[in-house]
Amino acid sequence: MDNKRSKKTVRQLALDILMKIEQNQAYSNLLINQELQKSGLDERDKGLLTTLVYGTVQRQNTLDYYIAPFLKKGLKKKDEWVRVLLRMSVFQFLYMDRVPDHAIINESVTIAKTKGHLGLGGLVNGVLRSIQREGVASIEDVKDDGLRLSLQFSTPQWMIEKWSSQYGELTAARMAEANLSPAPVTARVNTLKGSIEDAIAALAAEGIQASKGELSEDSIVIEKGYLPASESYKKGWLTIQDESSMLVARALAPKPGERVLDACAAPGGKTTHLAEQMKDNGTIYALDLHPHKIRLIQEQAQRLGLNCIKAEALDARKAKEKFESRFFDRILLDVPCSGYGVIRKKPDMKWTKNESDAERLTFIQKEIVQSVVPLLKDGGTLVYSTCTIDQSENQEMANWILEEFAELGYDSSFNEKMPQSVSSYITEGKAQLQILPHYFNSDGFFIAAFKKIPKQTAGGETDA
Ligand SMILES: C[S@@+](CC[C@H](N)C(=O)[O-])C[C@H]1O[C@@H](n2cnc3c(N)ncnc32)[C@H](O)[C@@H]1O
Repeated sequence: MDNKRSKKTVRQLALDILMKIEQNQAYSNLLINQELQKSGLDERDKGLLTTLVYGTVQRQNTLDYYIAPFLKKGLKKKDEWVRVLLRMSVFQFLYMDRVPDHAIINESVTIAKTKGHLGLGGLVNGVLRSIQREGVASIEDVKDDGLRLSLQFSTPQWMIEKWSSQYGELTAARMAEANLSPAPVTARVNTLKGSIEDAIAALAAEGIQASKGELSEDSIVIEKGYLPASESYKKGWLTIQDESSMLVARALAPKPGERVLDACAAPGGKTTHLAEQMKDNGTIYALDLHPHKIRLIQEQAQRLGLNCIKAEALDARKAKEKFESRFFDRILLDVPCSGYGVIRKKPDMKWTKNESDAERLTFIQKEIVQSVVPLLKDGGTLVYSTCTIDQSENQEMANWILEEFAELGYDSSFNEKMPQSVSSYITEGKAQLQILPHYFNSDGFFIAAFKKIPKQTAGGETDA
């Protein structure tokens, strides 16, 4: 462990990360992963750091509601970190049974004195001791239904009201509740290197416990151990990916030798899955708007030993200027979206997203679809997917695609390609699947699959 770093306690480290998240410097999941990798902390402290950061961000509005009555005087801008420290302390009081209150108070006061001054130490001490003595306000007494649900499930009021209007209040509450539980770590086995059983055995030899996933046929669930540091991971046996996200490549079902477009590809989770399905035989054109993200796709391909991927920085809305019409056998549109299906892994999104995001994104999504549909061969498959649960970006978009393009119909083989366990979530008569976060303890995901209908020739025959 490096000396400078070893001087910081887990709670000081957690506060530093929380401040960076607060200042919008990075996503919580990326920051924690970076910090865990270089921290030199043991397994127990890594777990504590993760719980402190995720928990405090997850419950932000609820914690602020509890703290507000005790923090009557506002804080100076430069002392905003005190609010974050108080949030983290109250989170431990209320949601972490095993930490004694006096230990929480002592360490928080020490941090306040060291980072600030004696006066701030006194303020933190006063607030925490008052909360300890008097308890926090009851949420059940909040009259407004939206506000009460928002505080109960630590989700912005506009978000829970939007979900309630789309799915009903009960489902909205269940989704918000699911977002508060820790996400399992799941990974996809690179079946070009070996079987699921081989991968589980190789991980076991490294002290990592894993079992077969339930939703996707090539997935495993990590039960104990840190996968990214393992040899099995470095050697390209595995890719960290959510189980519901693995269903996307399955819906597209590319075959060896085909030409595939992955129009919004970075960081390459699905591109590499497609390549594995194609047995690394054929060509996948992997585009992304952002040049710096192309490297991420290439790194993953290299780690996994895949050579059939051509990654290139290009705005998918300009794809039709680059490729001839009917060039591709299959097209994947894993479009930029509001991401409400992955809140559990990126809880800071709850406090940075706003109501107009989804609407703004549907314009881009439509432009991307319009640009690539002409590039699909007759008889070819197009899959549209998002990691959101917002209906305007999902079902409404899929319906719009069908109305806008007479040459597209729903892929009638979609149900067969999906695992039996999701069949009740596929919309009847439509190749549309919406997975909500509480169904399978996975990310929320939407997948819709279309087929380009072969053109009729003069004699009534198809010319595909
Ligand atoms: C949902 S993510 C894709 C995730 C990826 N398919 C995977 O599985 O790893 C959407 C991606 O679209 C990219 N993007 C946004 N606008 C784009 C555009 N106009 N053309 C191409 N890519 C775009 C973003 O940079 C982002 O990497």
